[in-house]
Amino acid sequence: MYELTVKSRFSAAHSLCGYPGDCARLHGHTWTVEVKVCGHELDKLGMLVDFKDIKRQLSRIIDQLDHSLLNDLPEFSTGGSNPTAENLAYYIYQSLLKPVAELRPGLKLKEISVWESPDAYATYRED
Ligand SMILES: Nc1nc2c(c(=O)[nH]1)N=C([C@H](O)[C@H](O)COP(=O)(O)OP(=O)(O)OP(=O)(O)O)CN2
Ligand SMILES: [Zn+2]
Repeated sequence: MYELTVKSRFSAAHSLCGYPGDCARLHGHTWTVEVKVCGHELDKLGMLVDFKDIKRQLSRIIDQLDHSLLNDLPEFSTGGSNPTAENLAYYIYQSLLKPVAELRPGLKLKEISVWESPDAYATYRED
């Protein structure tokens, strides 16, 4: 089994509704997103998948988040959930599941991790 990891960053603001502390107030982070994909077969170039292809798919999602107020995204404004690192990891996972699988047969999205700071991150993966 091979595993590839790609990271990217974006800047965005959020507030955590109902949080018992200062995170309930509007504030911002430079978020880091890490994508892990896995599969068994390499192509004739010796790649599981080109890093560039994963980066391109991740950029499609991140470009919509960059310099935004995350609470305004439909996923959070209409869904009523907070834009936590956990919920963002879930959102990005669901957004990338099909595009990653379509890059090549046998390629799977393994997990998404989202850092709010260098010291704290959340990961979403399917059981
Ligand atoms: N499980 C989670 N806990 C917290 C989240 C989250 O998304 N999931 N988010 C926050 C706030 O967004 C907060 O801004 C981040 O807190 P923290 O990582 O502690 O960052 P700080 O810059 O506030 O660091 P300090 O060392 O506490 O000053 C809170 N919890
Ligand atoms: Zn925060």
